Amino acid sequence: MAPWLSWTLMQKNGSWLLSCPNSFSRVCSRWLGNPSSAPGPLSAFQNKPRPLEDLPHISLFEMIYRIVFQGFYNRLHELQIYNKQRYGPIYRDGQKTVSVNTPKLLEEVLRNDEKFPSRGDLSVWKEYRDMRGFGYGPFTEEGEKWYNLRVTLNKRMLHPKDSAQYCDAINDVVTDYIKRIYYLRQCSPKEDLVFDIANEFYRFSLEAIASILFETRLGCLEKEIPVGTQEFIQAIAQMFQNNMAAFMMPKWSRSLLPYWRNYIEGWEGIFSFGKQLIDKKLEVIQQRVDSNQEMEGEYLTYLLSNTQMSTKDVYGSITELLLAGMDTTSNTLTWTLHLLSKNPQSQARLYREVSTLVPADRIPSAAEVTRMPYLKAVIKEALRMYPVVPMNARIMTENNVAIGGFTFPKKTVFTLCHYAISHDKEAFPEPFKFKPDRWLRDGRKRPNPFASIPFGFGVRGCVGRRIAELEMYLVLFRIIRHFEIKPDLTMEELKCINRTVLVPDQKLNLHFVDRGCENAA
Ligand code: HEM
Repeated sequence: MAPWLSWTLMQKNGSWLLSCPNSFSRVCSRWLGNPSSAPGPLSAFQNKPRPLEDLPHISLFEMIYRIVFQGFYNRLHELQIYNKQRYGPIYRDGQKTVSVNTPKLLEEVLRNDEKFPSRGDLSVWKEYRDMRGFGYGPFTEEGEKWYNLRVTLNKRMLHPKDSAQYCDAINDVVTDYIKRIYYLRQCSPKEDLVFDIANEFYRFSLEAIASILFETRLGCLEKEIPVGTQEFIQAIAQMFQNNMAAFMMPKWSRSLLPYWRNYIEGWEGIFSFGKQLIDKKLEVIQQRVDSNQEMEGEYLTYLLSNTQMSTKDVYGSITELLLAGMDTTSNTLTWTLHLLSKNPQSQARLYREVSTLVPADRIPSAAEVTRMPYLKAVIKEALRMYPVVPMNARIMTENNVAIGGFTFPKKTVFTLCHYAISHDKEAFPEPFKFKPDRWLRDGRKRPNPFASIPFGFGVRGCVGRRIAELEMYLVLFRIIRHFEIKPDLTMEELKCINRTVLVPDQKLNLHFVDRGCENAA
């Protein structure tokens, strides 16, 4: 999912980079080194809108210099912080693109969300489907059609009680995951190291989301992944590898260079796998209808049998939900274990919570994990420090909009700098420190609700939020109950890079020291 968001932004930035006639215009240095004097949410003492010329402006030349020559290319999240210090809380970085980087301004933008909020055009994601006659999903659809789609998809997904229905399915996957961790440890020289945990979480996330969406297991956690599943995983990788080129390169280059063929082949593999599973389910449903049997099942059965959605739209939506549910949860879990391995006191506190609130021989229920304040605080803090979607966007298509005392014409693109915002010193003192306690409701002052919104906001916010949270709580609970997580001291310091989602810059290995709870479920 996150790749889409960032690519939308890259595309926007890319297009103005190519087209902005004033790109070489002045670099506004009025606020250099003095962000406090920069324009910001100062509307309180502003009676009249401020002229847009007052906004700091980053030139094309400077953007290229930072990204290419200063190496911010894969550290765009750090560039947000750099630009905040240099230009202040709101600045223009294109003719129609405006970046905001404080909780207050973010709130102003999002409170102006229109009835059908838009993040921008994703036509490249639609082309394969147009060629093959598949529908769009919640990510690619826009306007009223998007709205109607969300009304359907939100049911059975958006509310915590909806996601609780999937608890048993997720717990089955978690059980297999814990078995796999035991197996992987055995394979390491000292029998407690797991190599490349991000890859293991990727398998877990794919297995979990597929078990909900397709109501079937894919075998990602088996020793040998089944051939069809392996091909599907490769197709996803192939599509993402060529995604950037597909967005950035001019159309005429598609027949000359291999990226477009590879990109389309990737989509082909993704859709043919999904279609096969959906068609199989359709057959089962048809048989049940023919023999007047009750319809039982989970998400796919609901979409296919209880809604007005056409099969072609089901193909489109299920594929998007599947793609959205993998990198996001897997990377968040990777960062969470990394942070816990480096913060043994927090880990010990989490262990106390998980080992006291549910008897050791019992697998926790959705209701139990969602009542665990520290478990939830740990995930929230990991998402604050590593918001898996580090930037997002909104385009107000209908009306002009007033933000930070300026009035922007309609169709202005707002870049929401979530990484800079969730590292705002005022909102989160010591922002680079892992402090889950910030999130506890124990009488302390609560953080500004807009300072960390990793799942987005409003009606266009993440549809999979409750499922993602449940998956992460259930698997983290079981991991911590079974193992003490310790860092691999032979590794260099782990840094974060922006590969459209925030990922570690190297493979993360971790020690899983068995806590020896013999009867632990
Ligand atoms: C840690 C896990 C996840 C994070 C941090 C995350 C984050 C996000 C964010 C920031 C957005 C954009 C919201 C906005 O523009 O306001 C989004 C949208 C979306 N997410 Fe997630 N997500 C996660 C997991 C999932 C899962 C598991 C699914 C599928 C079950 C999913 C499906 C979607 C879809 C379909 C959209 C597009 C919604 C729309 O445009 O209407 N996400 N997500």
